[in-house]
Amino acid sequence: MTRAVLSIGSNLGDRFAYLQSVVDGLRPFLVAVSPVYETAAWGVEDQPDFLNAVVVVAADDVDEWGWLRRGQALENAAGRVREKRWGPRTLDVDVVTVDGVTSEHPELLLPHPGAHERATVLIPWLDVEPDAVLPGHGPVAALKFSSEGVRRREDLVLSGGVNS
Ligand SMILES: Nc1ncnc2c1ncn2[C@@H]1O[C@H](COP(=O)(O)OP(=O)(O)OP(=O)(O)O)[C@@H](O)[C@H]1O
Ligand SMILES: Nc1nc2c(c(=O)[nH]1)N=C(CO)CN2
Repeated sequence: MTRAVLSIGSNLGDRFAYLQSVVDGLRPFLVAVSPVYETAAWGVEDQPDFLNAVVVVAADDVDEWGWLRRGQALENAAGRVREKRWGPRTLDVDVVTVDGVTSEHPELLLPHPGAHERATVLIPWLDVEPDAVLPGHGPVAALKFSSEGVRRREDLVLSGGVNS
């Protein structure tokens, strides 16, 4: 059984529908789905706010590359156009961790190298896994990060999620 933590985000078009498309596309594998957050863009700040959430999935027969490919297929289905790094996108699916796996392959860095400092990943992850551990960084609850610009959207609940 491999278990993966995925960070999902959207800041173009029907943002919530794109996040829901990930939950729908991964339904057989769902372990947990976090609340949705409205988040100010980091990296390239001059772009629309994102919606972000975290999805935990598990399967017997999907390895880390399988999770990456499934995420990319969902990005493609959302009509994602690959433009500039950290730029606006209909859907982004990042593999944050896969249990027991580290990777230095540039197409699949694990754990994801930015995860430890991104409130947009860590806050929703803690919602669904308060005891989460990020390999190389320790317990997520002990990490120092700013939650400025990250606001829970109580009105948006992913179906299949923890609150539904
Ligand atoms: N853990 C990972 N999850 C998803 N993609 C990864 C991972 N590690 C490396 N990649 C590679 O990153 C590329 C996608 O980069 P993308 O344009 O989505 O980056 P970004 O989302 O703008 O920035 P960041 O990766 O810092 O969030 C893909 O080619 C993919 O193979
Ligand atoms: N708030 C927020 N900002 C971002 C995000 C994201 O998911 N949320 N993703 C990016 C590209 O990976 C760039 N900036």
